[in-house]
Amino acid sequence: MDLPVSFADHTRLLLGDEEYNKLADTLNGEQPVSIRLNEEKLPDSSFSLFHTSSGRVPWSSTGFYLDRRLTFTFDPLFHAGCYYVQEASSMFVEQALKQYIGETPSVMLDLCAAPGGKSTHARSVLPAGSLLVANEVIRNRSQILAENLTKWGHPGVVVTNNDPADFADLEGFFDVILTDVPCSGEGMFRKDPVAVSEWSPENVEICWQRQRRIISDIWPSLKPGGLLIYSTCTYNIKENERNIRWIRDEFGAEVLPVDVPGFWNLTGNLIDDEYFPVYRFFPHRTRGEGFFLAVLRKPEEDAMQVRYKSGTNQNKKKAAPTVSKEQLSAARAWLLSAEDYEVLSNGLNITAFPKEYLAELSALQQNLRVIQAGVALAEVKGKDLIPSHALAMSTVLSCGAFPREEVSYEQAIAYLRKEAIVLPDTAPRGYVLLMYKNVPLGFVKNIGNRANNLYPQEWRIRSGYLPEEILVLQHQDE
Ligand SMILES: C[S@@+](CC[C@H](N)C(=O)[O-])C[C@H]1O[C@@H](n2cnc3c(N)ncnc32)[C@H](O)[C@@H]1O
Repeated sequence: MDLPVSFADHTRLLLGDEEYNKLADTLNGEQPVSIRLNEEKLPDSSFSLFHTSSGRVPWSSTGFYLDRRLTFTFDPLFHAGCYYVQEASSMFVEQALKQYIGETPSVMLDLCAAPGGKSTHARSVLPAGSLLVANEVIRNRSQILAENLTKWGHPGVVVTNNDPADFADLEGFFDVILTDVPCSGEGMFRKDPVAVSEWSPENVEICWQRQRRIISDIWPSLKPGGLLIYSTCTYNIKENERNIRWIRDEFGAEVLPVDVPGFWNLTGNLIDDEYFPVYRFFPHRTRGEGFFLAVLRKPEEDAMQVRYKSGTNQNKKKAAPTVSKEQLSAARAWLLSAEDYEVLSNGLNITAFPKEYLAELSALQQNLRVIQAGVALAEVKGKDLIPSHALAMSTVLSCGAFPREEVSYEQAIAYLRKEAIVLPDTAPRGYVLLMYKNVPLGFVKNIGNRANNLYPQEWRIRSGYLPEEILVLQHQDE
């Protein structure tokens, strides 16, 4: 790999000759492939370690290395949100969350969240009763973020599309903020050749300054005593240690240690004049790409009243006249633990949102561009309630709500391509939930001679070909 000369020079200075040469050699090698399982949909025990003789990602309870890249696009379980393809080093966020949040329900913001690797991960790690706000400033990327979180299926999620400065009025709102900031991407050189071609010393300058602006903009939204998790996928100290030192000095934050066993082979602080705990992943020392993470705590002293716990939804929408009470309660009946959710209508759409966070939802709606919140349950068409795809993906869909039909691999791929499906004569008429390997794939409306496909048009597999060799995640009994 041809590394930019100026990158090579300053990284050699940072690491010393021996370490730098090892790093440069490793960048010419194979890139490890890793996934994170969605245990709510596919428990660890039900999935074979066939692909994963190379083992678990040590810092994530649900992360696995794969021997080979699967044909993800052609794996129905991937589209059903059973796993997320994620670079291993970045799964380290789990340690920061587990060690500092533990079992305390929290309101968390993932500020730079698309495509959703860390949001889906954080949602799995956050304790029950937490709320995750996943934000992405670039509009089309926020749609991909919403898609990935919908497939992940957790009801306690709000997706927003805002600039960090738009959060200004949400003072002290979040217990935890993750800023996985846009960076110069030095740690992605092996994975993404574009990162090499786009790298320049000028871009490093632009990046560290933008990162400080992002932190300054979002800092007021962090609760006193709250946690900031700062991460990048780059090596230089300007975007890493120096920014952490700046946050500490500018805002009086405390830089916190994370317990890390020595055999993980992480690297610590690389500035020599001062020590504070930070965590670095280098590809020649751990199986993964380059990654940097630090955890900071906002001081308690500027304690203020938190304003959003009123428990009422000031923005509560009245049901539109087109959605009847009966339709709302029919949609509610599809939910597990329905008493925990407020069923809301917006025009002809019905959604469910965790009751305990209605006040927060209202504040978010008043200040931000909310793309989606909670679980979309149905769209009303005349007297009909059309169940939404998000409901099929959701972990709160009640088992008995719809009849289910198991489909073959070929039928599953046809369904994901949004082709018409024919179900056996024994299948009931009306809305049917298609299952693949016992996991919900999506709804069809069975009219007998064919079943109308309700898979979202914009998410369909566009490729008409099937690769010769298809490698998908296997269940244990296969
Ligand atoms: C490193 S990526 C995030 C990856 C994501 N956290 C994940 O794990 O899947 C950084 C994100 O920041 C967004 N971004 C770019 N400029 C930004 C800005 N000025 N403020 C906030 N976010 C920005 C990018 O669009 C990108 O989605």
